[in-house]
Amino acid sequence: MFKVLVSDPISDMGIQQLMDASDVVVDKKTGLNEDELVQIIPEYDALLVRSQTKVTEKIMEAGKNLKVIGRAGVGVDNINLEAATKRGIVVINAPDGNTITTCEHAFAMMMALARHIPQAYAKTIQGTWDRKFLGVELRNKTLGVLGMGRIGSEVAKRAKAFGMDILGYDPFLTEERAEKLGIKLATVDDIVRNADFITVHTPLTPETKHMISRPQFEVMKKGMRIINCARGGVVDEMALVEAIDQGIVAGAAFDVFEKEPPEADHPFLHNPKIIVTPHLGASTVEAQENVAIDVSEQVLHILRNEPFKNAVNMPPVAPSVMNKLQPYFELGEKLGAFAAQLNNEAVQEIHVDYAGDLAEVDTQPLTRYIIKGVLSRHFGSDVNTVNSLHLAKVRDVNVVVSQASATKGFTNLISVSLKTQDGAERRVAGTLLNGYGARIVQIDKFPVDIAPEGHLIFISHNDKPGIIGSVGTLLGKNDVNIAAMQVGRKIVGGEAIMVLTVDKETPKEVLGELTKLPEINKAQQIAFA
Ligand SMILES: NC(=O)c1ccc[n+]([C@@H]2O[C@H](COP(=O)([O-])OP(=O)(O)OC[C@H]3O[C@@H](n4cnc5c(N)ncnc54)[C@H](O)[C@@H]3O)[C@@H](O)[C@H]2O)c1
Ligand SMILES: O=C(O)CC[C@@H](O)C(=O)O
Repeated sequence: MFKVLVSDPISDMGIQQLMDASDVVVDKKTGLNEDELVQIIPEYDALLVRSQTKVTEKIMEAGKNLKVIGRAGVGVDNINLEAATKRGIVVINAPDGNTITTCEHAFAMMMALARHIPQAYAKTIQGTWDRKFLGVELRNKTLGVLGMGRIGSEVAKRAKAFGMDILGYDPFLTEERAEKLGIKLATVDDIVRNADFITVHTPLTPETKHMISRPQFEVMKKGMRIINCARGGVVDEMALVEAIDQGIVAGAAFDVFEKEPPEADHPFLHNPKIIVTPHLGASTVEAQENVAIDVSEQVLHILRNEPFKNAVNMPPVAPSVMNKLQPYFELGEKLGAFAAQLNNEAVQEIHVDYAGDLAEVDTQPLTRYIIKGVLSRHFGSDVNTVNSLHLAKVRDVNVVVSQASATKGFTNLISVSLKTQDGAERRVAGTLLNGYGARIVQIDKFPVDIAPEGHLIFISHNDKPGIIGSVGTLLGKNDVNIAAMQVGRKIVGGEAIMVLTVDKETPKEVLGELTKLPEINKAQQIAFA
């Protein structure tokens, strides 16, 4: 049974599928501080949060069973991603579910700003009939959109309907896409100099932090207005207050703050030209349901070891590519495990070669499985597909991937070679055979045909008559039953290998006795989990 902890208020309707799942128990415990979470987290397999819970390294350290952290929303700045990756915890978000809602909030803020709605409302309900609030139209105004991703693009579409001219900047915005959206591709400088309204829709990164600050405010049009429903810190708060005081900025609308919640004496809370909301961008019934449904679905997939999407600490993979790769995951992991068990020395380089059907797809997800297989020998369950590449890197294991080498007649072929620090190289290759499933088809230079399952004994020996008999007799005497056997050699009387599939683990002493038989050079156990 999987245990899921929901530590922020998340839509019940959205997490219904988790609550209905027969293999999942959901506990809702909101408002806990770090120490309280550290106390209870060890029993949970998954943690679901919005933005309130700060998922720190300390919490993950304590979360020994934690496999996934689901963020019901877009921004994952409340989750220590590096710590999660290090521990092999998948972090997923729900990137699409609140796009429209947040766009509408930004638009509502822009309109409220243009027409002083919050200020007028406050006066009116205090009993003052103040008709001095003079607004501006949006029509024919220039809107600068910084960050033309999901939300920025939706804002631009709506602004067009309001008759605004739109300047957009995003490092990934092409002329072609700008044209399609009916906006003008601009630079940040164009935007700050020419916009009547600026709205920011970027994540907070070292590059975007204070991307609007004193130098930008200094060149802005007098009377411009600015909106931030993205992340606190994209606009420099103190520089904004100064620009308002200098009469450069006529008004600002902020949903997000550099520190949330802001202190009671934060200047935004006492400036009549600044309107604020408490990070409500994503707070609609629809968005909260959407993000909770999306995240619950993926959490279930991860817990059940099924393919999933929206991982933040793993690169995205198109579903079509994932469908193609998925049948190879088990084979890949087993090839890695096989190669690792053939080696006794520390691995310095893992070379993976993909050929045939696999030569033209992005095989990175599959590589993660192979590296997991290799590293599992030493890291056990601490390694998974999230952290396998990271672990290889921090352990100075060079991972080299090549594609499109010879298929040797197979429609697909994965070869895994391990170079060890003594200069030795061991190679295992496998394929998925139509109707037969996964097969190991090559070990070092020897062709074989082995199902990578259960317990194997790998023997290297000299090709002499009688060896098979002596091995069979010794194993029989020790109650080790042989289910299948493969021998491989390149030349008669030369180096040879024997791979036996046996019914159970072979005791170490028996392997020792095998190596003492004449002409046997080595006997190793290979097991698949
Ligand atoms: N207020 C809220 O409640 C709320 C709700 C949802 C999302 N958000 C925030 O809104 C922001 C946008 O969300 P989204 O879903 O549109 O994300 P997105 O990833 O679709 O878009 C972000 C865009 O910013 C662009 N970008 C990155 N660096 C940039 C730079 N230096 N200059 C210009 N553009 C840059 C990216 O290329 C990307 O296209 C995020 O910060 C997200 O966390 C806030
Ligand atoms: O959970 C929230 O309400 C915040 C959502 C928003 O900031 C996001 O990044 O998705």
